[in-house]
Amino acid sequence: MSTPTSDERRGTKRAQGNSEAAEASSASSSSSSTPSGVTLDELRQRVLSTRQAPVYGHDSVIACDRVVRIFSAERVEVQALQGLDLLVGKGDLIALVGASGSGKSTLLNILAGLDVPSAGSATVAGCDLLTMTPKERLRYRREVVGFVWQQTARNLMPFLTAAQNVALPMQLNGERWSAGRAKRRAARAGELLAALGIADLADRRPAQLSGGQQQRVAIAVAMANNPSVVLADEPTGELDSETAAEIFEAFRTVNRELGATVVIVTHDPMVAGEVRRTVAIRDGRTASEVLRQTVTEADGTETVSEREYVMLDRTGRVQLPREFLNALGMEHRVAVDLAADHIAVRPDDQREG
Ligand SMILES: Nc1ncnc2c1ncn2[C@@H]1O[C@H](COP(=O)(O)OP(=O)(O)OP(=O)(O)O)[C@@H](O)[C@H]1O
Repeated sequence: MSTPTSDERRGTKRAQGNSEAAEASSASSSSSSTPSGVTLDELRQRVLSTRQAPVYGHDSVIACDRVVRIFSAERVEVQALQGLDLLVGKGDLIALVGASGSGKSTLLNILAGLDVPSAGSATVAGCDLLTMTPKERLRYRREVVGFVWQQTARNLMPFLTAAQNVALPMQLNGERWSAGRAKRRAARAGELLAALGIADLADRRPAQLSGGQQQRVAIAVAMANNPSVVLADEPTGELDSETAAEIFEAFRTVNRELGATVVIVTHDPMVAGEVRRTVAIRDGRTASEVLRQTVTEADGTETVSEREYVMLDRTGRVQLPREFLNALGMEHRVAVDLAADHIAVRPDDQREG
C-alpha cells in the first residue's frame, strides 16, 4: 500500500472537513443523517415511540413491578420480596410455587390487600395497592378480589348454611335490605353452588360437609361479589390427591365459565398438570415459569406439551436454574455467545485453576 503524499493527506482532510461541515449545516434538516447514519426523522420517531410505549402491565389484570417487601423483626430485616415482577392476564389461571420462605404468602397477602409493599408498584384490576385509602382498601377486598384460604374455618361461618355463607359477602356490600335484593342474593348463591356441583348441599352447615365440599363452598363464597381475581392460598393443603383434583377442577370452572382470573399458591407437586401456567418464586423474585399447552391432533388425540422459561426482569437479569449452574460450575462470571436469534451462556472458559 503506497503512503499518501502530503497533498493527498490535505485533500483527504479537506474532504472529511467538508463532510463534517455538511452534516453540521444540515443538522436542522429532518431528512439528513447523523454521524451514526440514522436520520433525524428516525431518531425523533424512536424518542416518540419510547414516550408512547404502553405502561408496564397495561393489559394485565395483575401487574407487579419490582415489588419489595421488607419485614423488620427484632432489629433484623427480612427481604421477603426482592423486586418481584409478575404479570397476569385477564382470564388466566396460574399457580405460584416455591420453597418454604420464598415469599409466596407475602405476595398473596399483598394482592389480597392485607399487606402493603415497601417499594415497587402493584396494581390489580386498575387498583393501586400502594396508594389505596382505607375505604378503597375495604371496597377492594369486598369487590375486586375473592379469597380461598387453606383453613376452612377462615373461609366459612360455622353457624351459617352453605347458601347463607355464599350470600353473606353480598350482604356486606352495604346495600340496604330489601326483599328483592335478598331474593337476588339467594338466587346468585344457588347459581354459584350449582356451577360448582354442590347445589344439593345448600342447606348444610360446614360441619356437615367434607373438606373438599367445604372448599367448593369457599370458592362459591369467593365468587359471590363477582370479583376480577380469585386468590387461593394452599386450597388443597388439607385434602387427599383425588379431592385436590376436584378442587382444581372447581377453580377451572370459575375461571372458564365465570370469567375470574385465578391465582393459586400451592406446594402441591401435581399442580403443574392442573393449570396452564405455573410460576416459580425463588428468594422473593419470580424465577421461572412452566407453560402447558394441550394440542388436539387432526385425529382427535390430545397431546400436552410443557415448556420451561426463566424470567427476564426489566433490567435484563435472568435467574438461571441453580441445579444447572452448580452442575456446570457456573459462578461469578459466565461466557456469553451472542447470535442473531439467541444468546448462549457457557461456563467461564478463562477461569484460572
Ligand atoms: N410478618 C413477618 N415478619 C417477619 N418476617 C416475615 C413475616 N412474614 C414473612 N416473613 C419472612 O419472609 C420470608 C417469606 O415468607 P413467606 O411466608 O412469604 O414465604 P412462603 O413462600 O409463603 O413460605 P411457606 O411456603 O412456608 O408458607 C420468610 O423468610 C419469612 O420468615
